[in-house]
Amino acid sequence: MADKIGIDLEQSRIKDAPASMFYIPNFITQDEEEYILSKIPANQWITLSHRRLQAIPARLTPSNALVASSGLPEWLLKPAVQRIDELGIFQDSPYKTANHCLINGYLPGQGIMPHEDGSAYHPVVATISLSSSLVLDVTEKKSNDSSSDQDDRQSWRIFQEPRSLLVTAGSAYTETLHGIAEVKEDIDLKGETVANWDLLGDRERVMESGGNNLRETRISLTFRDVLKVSNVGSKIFGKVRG
Ligand SMILES: O=C(O)CCC(=O)C(=O)O
Ligand SMILES: [Fe+2]
Repeated sequence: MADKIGIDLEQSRIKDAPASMFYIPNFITQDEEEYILSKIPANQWITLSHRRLQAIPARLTPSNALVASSGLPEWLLKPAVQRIDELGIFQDSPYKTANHCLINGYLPGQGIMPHEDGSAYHPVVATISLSSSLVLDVTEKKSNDSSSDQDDRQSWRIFQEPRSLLVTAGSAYTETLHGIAEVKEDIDLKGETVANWDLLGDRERVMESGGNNLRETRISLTFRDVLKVSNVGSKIFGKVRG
């Protein structure tokens, strides 16, 4: 794996998308992908109707605070968070790094409703995709202009390959919704329909499949910096668990 310190993030900007989104294919190696997959705790999934989920080191409290007795575990820090930090994307965040990771698991046909990630976090999210490719749909928030019935919101399709990194920051974080359609196959993938087409690691694969992507189980690691952090967990629970 090339040394990521030299990466010029600007070259990875998705030009045909709201500012600021960046896509880096092969951000981690296959060995690193397998290592991370082997470390995801098998018994900590929360099963939702359309995906499964786990929050590391902990779920946020109802007031959006991160209360935990430990930080992110070593298997998420190295290589993932360390390499993300080298990009400088968290340099203006309060903790200067990601302190939280939501892991999502999707079977083919599963997805996530359009939503925004909101104000619990510094407005940067770094997503590493594992195991399978899929399309993330990014849409302008609904305009307040109720005089028009027409839904003329702009939208963009971002194709996320396994081992890639997607960074969402700036107005892409604050002014858009993102979601994943509940389909088993993404279709009509080509330069005209995929915003990050020119940045993809393996366009050939998509073209050989006639512009279709049959989904398999896909895992995403979504790293963020939670604004409100308290480590009272260690006091409440007595012992700090390693
Ligand atoms: O799985 C993804 O890439 C998106 C997940 C997501 O939107 C979230 O965790 O807030
Ligand atoms: Fe999200």
